Amino acid sequence: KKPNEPPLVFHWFPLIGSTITYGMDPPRFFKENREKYGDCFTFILLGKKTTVYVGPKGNDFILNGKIRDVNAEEIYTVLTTPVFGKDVVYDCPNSKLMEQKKFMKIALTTEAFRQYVPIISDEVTSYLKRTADFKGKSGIVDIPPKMAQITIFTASHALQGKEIRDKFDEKLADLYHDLDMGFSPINFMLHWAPLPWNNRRDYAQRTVAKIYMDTIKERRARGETGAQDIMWHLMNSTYKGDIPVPDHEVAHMMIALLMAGQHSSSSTSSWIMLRLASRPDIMEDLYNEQVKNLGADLPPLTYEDFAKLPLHAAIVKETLRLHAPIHSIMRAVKTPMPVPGTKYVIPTDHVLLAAPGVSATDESYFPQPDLWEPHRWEKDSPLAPTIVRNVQNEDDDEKIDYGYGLVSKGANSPYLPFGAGRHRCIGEQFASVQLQTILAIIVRNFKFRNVDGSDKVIGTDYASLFSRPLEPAKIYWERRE
Ligand code: HEM
Ligand SMILES: N#Cc1ccc(COc2ccc(/C=C/c3ccc(C(F)(F)[C@](O)(Cn4cnnn4)c4ccc(F)cc4F)nc3)cc2)cc1
Repeated sequence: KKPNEPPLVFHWFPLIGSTITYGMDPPRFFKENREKYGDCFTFILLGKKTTVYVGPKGNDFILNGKIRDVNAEEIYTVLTTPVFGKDVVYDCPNSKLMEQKKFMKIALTTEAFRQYVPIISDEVTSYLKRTADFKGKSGIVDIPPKMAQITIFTASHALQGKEIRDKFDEKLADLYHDLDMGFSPINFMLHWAPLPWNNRRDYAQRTVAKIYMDTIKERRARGETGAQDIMWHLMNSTYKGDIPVPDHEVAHMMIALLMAGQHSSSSTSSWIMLRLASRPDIMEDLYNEQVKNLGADLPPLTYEDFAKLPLHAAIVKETLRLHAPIHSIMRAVKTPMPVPGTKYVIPTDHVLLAAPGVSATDESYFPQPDLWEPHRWEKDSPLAPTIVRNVQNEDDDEKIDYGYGLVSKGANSPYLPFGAGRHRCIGEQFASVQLQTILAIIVRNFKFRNVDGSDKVIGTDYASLFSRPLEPAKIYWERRE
């Protein structure tokens, strides 16, 4: 290894390097090598020198990297552009992505969330009524496929509008599945390969995009201004210089948002249900929180209700602390990058990898880090996160605007499930509303526990792009009378 580069993780084979050990269990790989080499080390991922830098300093170094030093689109475009379509997200200059994120955020307002809560509540309630798996008084159900169904209906109806949601009952679901098959880490390398699933992905992308563009034309013909959903906002946005967003870009952004929302929310909501089954006491606390703060008759949920349900919010926070859907955030290095406080200079043939989940399970920030304990987020809880007030944290509450709204300047927080900096998530608030609404409705209807009555939780499948529970993941449910 060269004197001013981070230590290289030992490996037997040149191309494979540490791909298999990393790919099988990234968090374990990060932890083991952090103990051996410290917070900053390099490993070989499919022939590519990949430099990991974990901990709050690493999160800041990579996620707040300057645009001339780090680049996201070079890494992600091979994976996302065949699925989303051209000219959007990572298939355009970063300045254009910043404008696209501004358009998307305009639609994700409190006013919109007020409409989304009853839409999501009704979708969940009617799904529970019609699905065969929740018939009768009690039973055993494999939960991830059910949560995938619930999230696609709630996200498509709220985010994409009624027309799109209703198309999911017929052919859109199958097309979505083919699109989804292209969204796998293997395609980081084999995106070009004429593999059967890549051909189905391409056909699905063109067909789904056409469904959106036909919907756009119908709405324009009708002069539709009703639902202030995302599609309406994108159709009526203009880039700098008053350039309207072309229809194909609206369609492709809609696909991107559908994929983002679906994978992150279905994984997170599955983990929430599996964790509740391992802690029936918490599920009772949630039910009691609703009865106490909303009234024993449990009126229909409104957006304002969630301000009175702190434990429901803590469930989402604690689940994302242990089960962040995106375990690795990657950037290409464009100019040699000196690592502050070390003699390392990261060369341009390296890829940077941030893993915010490592500090979220670090005992120096979270006492008993591997314990799923939502009450830890209440103030003066003995398990509360120890806020490390070291010097550079002082500018933490400073904000910066990359073109789509203010984001916190400091990325040296130990808890960043939504990323940080210019590429930070714009779906956090929508995801919170969606997840807490799904949670509140499920809590009203059922009690969960593990099939064997234990407090165990199933392992994680890291083979897909978003970490998610291994399947099948069965739980025992009984209907609350
Ligand atoms: C639990 C739910 C979610 C989690 C944990 C999550 C996580 C993340 C993370 C970690 C990033 C940063 C990626 C990077 O820096 O490379 C990100 C970016 C983003 N997310 Fe999310 N996300 C969630 C839900 C959503 C939803 C619902 C939407 C859309 C409605 C969405 C849209 C986006 C967009 C547009 C970006 C920006 C990508 C960029 O600027 O490069 N996300 N998300
Ligand atoms: N052999 C082997 C072998 C080797 C390695 C491995 C495992 O290696 C890795 C390495 C990296 C990664 C990265 C995850 C990653 C990054 C970007 C995106 C994204 F861009 F897609 C997203 O951020 C997603 N998103 C955002 N918010 N919600 N969703 C997004 C942005 C905007 C947008 F509009 C739509 C979007 F949906 N998605 C996922 C995953 C696995 C397994 C096996």
